[in-house]
Amino acid sequence: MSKRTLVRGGLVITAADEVHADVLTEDGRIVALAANGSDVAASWTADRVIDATDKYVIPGGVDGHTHMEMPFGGTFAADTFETGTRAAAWGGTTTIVDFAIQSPGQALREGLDAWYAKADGNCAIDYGFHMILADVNEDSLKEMDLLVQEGITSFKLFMAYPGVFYSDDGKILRAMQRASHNGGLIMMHAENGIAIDVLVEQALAAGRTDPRHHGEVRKVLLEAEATHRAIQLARVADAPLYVVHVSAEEAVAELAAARDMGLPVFGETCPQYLFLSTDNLAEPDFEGAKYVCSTPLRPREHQSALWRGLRTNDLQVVSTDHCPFCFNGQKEMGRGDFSKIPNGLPGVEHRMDLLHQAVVDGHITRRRWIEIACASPARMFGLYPKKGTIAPGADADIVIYDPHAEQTLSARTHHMDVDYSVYEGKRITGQVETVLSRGEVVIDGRKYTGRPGHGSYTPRSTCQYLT
Ligand SMILES: NC(=O)NCCC(=O)O
Ligand SMILES: [Zn+2]
Ligand SMILES: [Zn+2]
Repeated sequence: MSKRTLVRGGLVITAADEVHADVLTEDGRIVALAANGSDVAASWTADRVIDATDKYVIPGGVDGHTHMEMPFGGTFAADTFETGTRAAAWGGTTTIVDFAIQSPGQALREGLDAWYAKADGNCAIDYGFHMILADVNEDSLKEMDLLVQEGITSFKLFMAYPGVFYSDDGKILRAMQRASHNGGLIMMHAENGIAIDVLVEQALAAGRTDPRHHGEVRKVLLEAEATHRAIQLARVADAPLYVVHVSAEEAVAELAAARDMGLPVFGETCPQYLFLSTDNLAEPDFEGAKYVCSTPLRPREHQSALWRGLRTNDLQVVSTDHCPFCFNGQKEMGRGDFSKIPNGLPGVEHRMDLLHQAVVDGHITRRRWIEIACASPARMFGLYPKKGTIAPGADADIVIYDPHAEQTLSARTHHMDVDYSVYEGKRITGQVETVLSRGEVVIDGRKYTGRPGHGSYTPRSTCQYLT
């Protein structure tokens, strides 16, 4: 028996359009749109009609950068695939692309299979994987080709974290050369980790151990330098490049210069760089540890360059880099030594709301909101138009969003499995009301109705900005 749901009376917003339309879904797909009040729309029948009058009807969010259960700094990111994808659904995100990890000495296959097993049967929403390359060698280079064919079409490399995930320039060049042949997209953590480690050592030796020093040693110049170097290596390899978690004005300038030359270079930023700053890292009594992530939070002056980059399309995507560690027991590991604070912030639940607040504040338009949070990540990671839009044939991943609701973000009310919020007390205009994931209602008028295992693994095609 086929199951039809009708979303009636809302303003449908995609990256391309805003139209007052009714949306008909059947068996998990969108089958038709018709003008609200038209004879066609009036003739539709459905098992369930959702009234979206005075609401926005938007595509489910696509978060292209999460780390559920990630092992890092001697501990694990606090959200499992179960808790993290449920929190994502609460916040109107219906697809995540998480990072499977190759440990040094391990085959890519081994790492990837471990991540398939972690996620399988546990996710509330759909998911895909990027692969972290921590050991570039002849075998792992060959394996990249197989992974691209399997739907793992993007590979993260690190210029940071020596001894953990770090690759030197030769390894990076080899991986880029391989990607230029197999169609993969290299995602780069662009910070000069070798220089940063010298500054970490010097800071600790001088007794500068507080969380704020994490931001001070991870210098803007070392993000900009690494971004520049990554771009030059990608040019030499004739490969596309996607720079993750861009935080500094000078790094945006490197991306903009490359794009002005017509190079296939892309950039992502995250809400924490748009809304938080080094003021948070400097909070007293070790509270600053809550804001330790890499790249680090920057002085507030960098934010206008990030917003500008998002408007001018020098930055294409906003992802969360969701990588939560509890304050108690996890962030606390770095009391007396900031370098031992596990790096990462919680955020998967709040991206759509924070970017709607950016619409309210006049930083971006409504369509750009949907572009940077839904359509553009779907295109970047080979999921479009199945994900990221509202159109016949697309998955029925739909959010009914109330643009007038008022909410206050807090650890007391969020659904991420972490004991603090980096946005504690922040007021937001707008709230997710109802969420459909492939036609299933997973949030129903602010009640969770989803289940672990509804979410499916979603193989991806190659980056659609290159074809
Ligand atoms: N970003 C961060 O601080 N933690 C997660 C790992 C990474 O993305 O580098
Ligand atoms: Zn990173
Ligand atoms: Zn990350």
